[in-house]
Amino acid sequence: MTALTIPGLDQAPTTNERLLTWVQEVAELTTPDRVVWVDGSEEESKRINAALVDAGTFVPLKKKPNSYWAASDPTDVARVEERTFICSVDPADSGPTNNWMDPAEMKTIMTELYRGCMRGRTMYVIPFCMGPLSAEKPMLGVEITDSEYVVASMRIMTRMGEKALARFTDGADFVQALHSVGAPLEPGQDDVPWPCNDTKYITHFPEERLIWSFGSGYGGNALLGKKCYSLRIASAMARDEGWLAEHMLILKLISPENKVHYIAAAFPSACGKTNLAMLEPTIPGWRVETLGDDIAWMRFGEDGRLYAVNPEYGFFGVAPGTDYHTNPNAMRTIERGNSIFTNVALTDDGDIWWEGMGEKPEHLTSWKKQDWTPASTDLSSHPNSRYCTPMQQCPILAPEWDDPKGVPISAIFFGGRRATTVPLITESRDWQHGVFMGATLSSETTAAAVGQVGVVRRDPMAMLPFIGYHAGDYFNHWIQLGKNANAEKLPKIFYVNWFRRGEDKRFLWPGFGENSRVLKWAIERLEGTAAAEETPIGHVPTPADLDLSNLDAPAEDVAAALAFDADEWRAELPLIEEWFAKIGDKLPTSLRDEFEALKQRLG
Ligand SMILES: Nc1nc2c(ncn2[C@@H]2O[C@H](COP(=O)(O)OP(=O)(O)OP(=O)(O)O)[C@@H](O)[C@H]2O)c(=O)[nH]1
Ligand SMILES: O=C([O-])CC(=O)C(=O)O
Ligand SMILES: [Mn+2]
Repeated sequence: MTALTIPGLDQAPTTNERLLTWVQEVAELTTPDRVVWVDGSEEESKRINAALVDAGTFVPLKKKPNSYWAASDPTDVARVEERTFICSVDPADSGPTNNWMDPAEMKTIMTELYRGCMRGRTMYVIPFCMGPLSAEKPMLGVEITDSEYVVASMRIMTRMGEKALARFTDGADFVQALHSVGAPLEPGQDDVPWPCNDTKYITHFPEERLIWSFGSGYGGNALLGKKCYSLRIASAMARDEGWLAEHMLILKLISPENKVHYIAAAFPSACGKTNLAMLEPTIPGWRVETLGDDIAWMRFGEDGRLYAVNPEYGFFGVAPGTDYHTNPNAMRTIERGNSIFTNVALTDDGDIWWEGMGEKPEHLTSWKKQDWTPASTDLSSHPNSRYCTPMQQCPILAPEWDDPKGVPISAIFFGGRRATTVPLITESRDWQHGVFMGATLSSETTAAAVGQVGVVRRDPMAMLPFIGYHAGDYFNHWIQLGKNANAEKLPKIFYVNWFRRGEDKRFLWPGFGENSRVLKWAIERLEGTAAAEETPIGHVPTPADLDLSNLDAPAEDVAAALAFDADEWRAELPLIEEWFAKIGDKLPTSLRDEFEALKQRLG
């Protein structure tokens, strides 16, 4: 069969030459049975969802409108960092924290994997836009995929279809993102509910702004607008163009006096971004509105301030632990329907359930599609199970969420999951010190990536798996942006840790809505109205400096959560040394200086 006879290929609703040529090439290589140009309409969405139900990928939920339960192949549940590559021309541009392969060599390998890989399937062409469609220079992309699950998810997570294609002028530039589950069907062969391949590649060619993904259907590996484009490729663009693409939530904090501050916060995967972004303050009079829960693109405005835009259109949130007590706004968002739930449990009456959502039902179908009862020793839901839901359903969405100008950031939080050492909050002395805090950020690994959970590793700016170039160059980029900016107008940087534990492993700080007390202190520091103690690691509040009124937590625990412990920090020094040695020659001298100064202060 030649490409020209593939039904649908000639139905292109565009005259963009680069797009037409690329689609033709991919169709010839992957030989799908048909090509569909995705328009993003309601009618198309119904058709895709119905096909997913037919295939057994989706089970419609009786208790939530237009919502579906999906269970993945049990081997395809998270990002695969070992199989993720930055194929820059020069290996030195990929650096010590990424996997690298020569781009030509990688293309040879993957071209053979892609050859005929869409046989028996439909090839979908999804035009999409990351960030507001009304942007002067919209950030366009096209994902080609053979997965209906990806089409349905991209519809929630991105501005896609006709409305995005309308911004593809003839010469418009866009990121090419090719995805296949890598499971061709022979004539007469039955499909499985979650096609995927044991061989997986999540590959980026930063110079060409190109993404090739093969073998996985899981979110972070397959929804290529998210981590692949908006972080790995966009971080390389941002380096070249003088802005920042970061793994950060964006929230709006409103004081009782109606003063507004915007805060961006970077925590590693499954370390609390979505929860903080949607927080319900426990302190009277304070309010939070949400702008984004995972990614922030930040550029300097004409007034010299740093403005953040969320490139996404939906939330792809960790399900376990989410309920009306911890994150009521996420619950209200998914209650409105139009959502996909992957690898959670299914209740007998057609609803979803996961660990942390109140009382255990008497019977469930687990994410492994097995009977589950409270007596079961297995978890009902995978720890990295996810809900995928439209942002616009969030009841506390900030009205300016779609403004292409973005919002001016007053404070940046870096945070990790550390059982010891790192206090609840520490304020940096200045930008360079804040960048040092970010560059040495550490966190225990979570189920969001395949691999061992609970191991402390350095996760700079919560970007370890997402920096699309050399980490040393990335640190330098952060330092330089600060140097070139008006220091008065730069956001103030803080280091937070909601996850410090007591001897019996209990969390010392109640977290969630109570984190509003920490936000309030940070804002008062900006305004010069809150006190702090100067310590070798930065400015740390004492319990008296925080608003703890009506806090239901033992005073000793709060004190322990806030404590600076010099011995624990001395134990941290060799780990930072080792990390900086790994970065090598490209480590900015200013960060080396910060490290030496910290050592001095710790004695
Ligand atoms: N103890 C404690 N747990 C928290 C807090 N905030 C979030 N968590 C838990 O941390 C886990 C991950 O939280 P999320 O907010 O989904 O994390 P995320 O950073 O958005 O994760 P990704 O979507 O993977 O990037 C969930 O199980 C939460 O219940 C907190 O303040 N304290
Ligand atoms: O990308 C994903 O699969 C989910 C996510 O937000 C993360 O891991 O940070
Ligand atoms: Mn994330």
